[in-house]
Amino acid sequence: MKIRTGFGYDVHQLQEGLPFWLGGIQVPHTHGALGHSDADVLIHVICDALLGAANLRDIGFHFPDTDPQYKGIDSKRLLKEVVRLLTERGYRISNIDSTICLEAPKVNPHIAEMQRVLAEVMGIDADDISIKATTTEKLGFVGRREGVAAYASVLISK
Ligand SMILES: Nc1ccn([C@@H]2O[C@H](COP(=O)(O)O)[C@@H](O)[C@H]2O)c(=O)n1
Ligand SMILES: C[C@@]1(CO)OP(=O)(O)OP(=O)(O)OC[C@H]1O
Repeated sequence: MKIRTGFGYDVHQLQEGLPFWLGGIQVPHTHGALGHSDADVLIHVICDALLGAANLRDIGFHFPDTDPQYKGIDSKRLLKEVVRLLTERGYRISNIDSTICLEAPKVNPHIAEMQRVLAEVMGIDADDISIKATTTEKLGFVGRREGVAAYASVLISK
């Protein structure tokens, strides 16, 4: 059996009045993430970690932010395509671990729903998707509430 790991990191700016898409759901908040797509930073790091594990470049390579077809796109559609790319190469996802860096709001109340939605998109068990969150103790761009960052690591096998 071939086992490979992958890692993803991404940042999006937060702006007042935008919808806040995170982990495939809309999180109620005064601010939302800015991007070419719906700017779902958690999905983007999962995509990058999966692509990295399969050595398939990164999200911007497959879905360029200069391409109008991805303007405002639901990142769940990008994740579905990434999973398809891995599946057609014979890979299955063993597990995903992730951390969202966000000063506010609290994401803990929303994690079960994110796991449910992402599991459905990827066709895996919710139990194989770990989502954690941390503030940065008011330090840096996350601490100043200017942005949201996320990290993910994955294990895939075939
Ligand atoms: N946006 C966030 C940030 C944190 N949490 C949860 O709160 C715990 C404490 O956060 P610290 O940054 O003070 O370590 C953290 O472990 C998370 O469980 C959250 O839900 N949403
Ligand atoms: C997802 C894509 C594509 O719409 O755009 P953004 O939402 O700007 O996200 P980012 O993580 O900066 O880069 C990947 C992009 O190509």
